[in-house]
Amino acid sequence: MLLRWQATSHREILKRTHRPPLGQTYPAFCTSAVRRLAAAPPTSVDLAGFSCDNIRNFSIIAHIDHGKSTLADRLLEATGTIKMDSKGLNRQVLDKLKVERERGITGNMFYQQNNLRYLLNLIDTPGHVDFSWEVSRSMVACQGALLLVDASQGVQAQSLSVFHAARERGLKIIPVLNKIDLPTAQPDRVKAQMHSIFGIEPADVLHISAKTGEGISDVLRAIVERIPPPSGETTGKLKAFLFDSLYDRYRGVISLVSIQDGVLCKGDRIVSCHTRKKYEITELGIMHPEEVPTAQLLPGQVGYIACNMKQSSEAHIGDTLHRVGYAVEPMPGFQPAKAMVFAGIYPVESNDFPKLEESIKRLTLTDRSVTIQRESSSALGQGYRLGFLGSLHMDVFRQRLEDEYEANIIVTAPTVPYKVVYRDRTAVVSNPTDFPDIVETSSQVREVQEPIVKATIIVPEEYLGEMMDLCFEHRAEDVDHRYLGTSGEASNRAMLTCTLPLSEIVADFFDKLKSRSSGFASFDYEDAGYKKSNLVKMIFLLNTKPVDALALIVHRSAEQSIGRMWVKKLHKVIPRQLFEVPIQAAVGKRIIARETLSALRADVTAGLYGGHYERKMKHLENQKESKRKMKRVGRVDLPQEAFFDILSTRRP
Ligand SMILES: Nc1nc2c(ncn2[C@@H]2O[C@H](COP(=O)(O)OP(=O)(O)OP(=O)(O)O)[C@@H](O)[C@H]2O)c(=O)[nH]1
Repeated sequence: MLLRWQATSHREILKRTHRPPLGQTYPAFCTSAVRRLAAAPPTSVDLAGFSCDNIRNFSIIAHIDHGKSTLADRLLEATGTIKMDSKGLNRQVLDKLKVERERGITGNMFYQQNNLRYLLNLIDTPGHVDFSWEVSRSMVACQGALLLVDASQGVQAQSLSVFHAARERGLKIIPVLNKIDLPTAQPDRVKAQMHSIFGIEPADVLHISAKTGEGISDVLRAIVERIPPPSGETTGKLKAFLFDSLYDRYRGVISLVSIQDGVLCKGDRIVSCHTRKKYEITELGIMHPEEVPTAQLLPGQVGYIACNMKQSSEAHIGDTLHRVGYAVEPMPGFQPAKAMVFAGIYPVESNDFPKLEESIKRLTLTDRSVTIQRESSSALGQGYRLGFLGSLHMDVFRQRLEDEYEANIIVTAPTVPYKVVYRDRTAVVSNPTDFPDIVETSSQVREVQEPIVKATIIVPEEYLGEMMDLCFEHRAEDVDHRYLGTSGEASNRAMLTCTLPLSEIVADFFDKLKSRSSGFASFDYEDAGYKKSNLVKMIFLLNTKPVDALALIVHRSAEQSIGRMWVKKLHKVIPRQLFEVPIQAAVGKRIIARETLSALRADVTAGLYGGHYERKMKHLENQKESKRKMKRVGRVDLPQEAFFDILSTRRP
């Protein structure tokens, strides 16, 4: 009975949205298409009855650790999407979802209110500062957002950036105060903060505890009542917005889409507006909370599609998909993900390169935002240069690579993409080896520009001075601050804003920020373009030979201190040789720092007993002469472990 009803509705939909191929009549086309749909795997969810009025698309936006995942779990449980076991939880499903949560979770829930059934689509976003661009793309698929703020910590740097991103996109914001069960919760104070920073009326703020479940029903009610339904025409041309993707070992890339217009069915042939590549939908459905196939996806609905995409890099976040032959205007603002932090990755043991290569390739299949390029270094051998969205992304990938590859890897110092403006062209350089030696080629290079970010730090007032010092040490400009509470209030919070070169925060900025604020500071940043800068390439020489893997791009004002610091570090880790080894840092032809590694002295007189003074002297003279020769031709063999030691201390 259901199948017949579905078939009728499919026929109606197909009539309105599809045109038969040339030479085929409409009834024949519809019959074959409906047969195709009926042959689809049995569906446990029927979405045909959900029109836009009964759909709400929303995301949860919050600063890290304010309880986004816990609230998502509660919503899935409260709507019966996750069936609870005797202990009140379905651990297996939650654990599986947690694995996917590295990049955020999307879940579709059914919810009944006033005898009406609603389909609530939670489009969760990665809670990671490096993915802020993807966060804003995910918001395109929503009409509302739950702004979650920890009632004990108050508004933090990322609460601010996600709030502004949601407001810019015109989303209805539902303010939610979480963790009200904590004895340290200060709901009134945090509501006053939210009023002064965001202009949110205290009466609109919901009080919840995602941990105990208190207030969850108010959240569900507010989603239905406050968030507007999506718009979209069943009869329109298919327009699907791709906002996320997962990788499945067997089915390839699974893309998460939001249907803006038209109807998407299994077997449909679609085109990517960005790549112009064509695909056929082999499966589609909703995330309930795992993938459940459905017959079709209607306007306003959010779901997954499998369409034989082999590589994650084919699924471009922000891309628009349409039916073959029915072009549509792409959704605005598409930009491919941009790698902003680059590093070389090498095996500690050179023989292990094939194994490392395989691990990198396997991992990048599932992480589309990593860019890869083969490179080789005379010091480290074969390796890869990888590009990441930010330094946290790099750390996550590095950890996954070490787990997958089951060995230590050498990661060179992270760099950012610099723009080198030559007389006749501009080149983007992310590898210090490719950076020109400005001193020698100044007639060729007009200027060098570096990427800049606008940073926001929120910190208790007493740490404000310390944070300002930290920012100035990292070449901050346009430093400004304001207080977030009423003045004189105990442990008031201050918000500091400034611009910083991106290269300054990919090193150890986060660690310093946390340690110098006793862990209280929160930090966020956004892209602020490029700015002219006085940068130089610093190389390190061992026994007068440059070591390519150690080259750095540094600001001229810091060349002395950085040069001195690194030669000292090298001096500590390089094993002593049979000859004296000068360790030098150089910018162009200028040596700016030097340490000397003294020679290991082999005891050439060990076999001589008694008073053979002349023979002793002869042996020592011979040794001196051979050392002089060795030094001239000698090559310092730097063990890979020494690189590992040096570079692991450079990590952010
Ligand atoms: N007491 C209390 N703890 C909570 C509540 N909600 C979340 N937590 C705890 O806060 C911590 C962070 O919660 P998560 O849900 O992982 O936070 P998140 O925002 O998803 O964190 P990220 O995934 O890192 O962004 C966990 O230890 C939770 O158990 C709450 O209502 N009350």
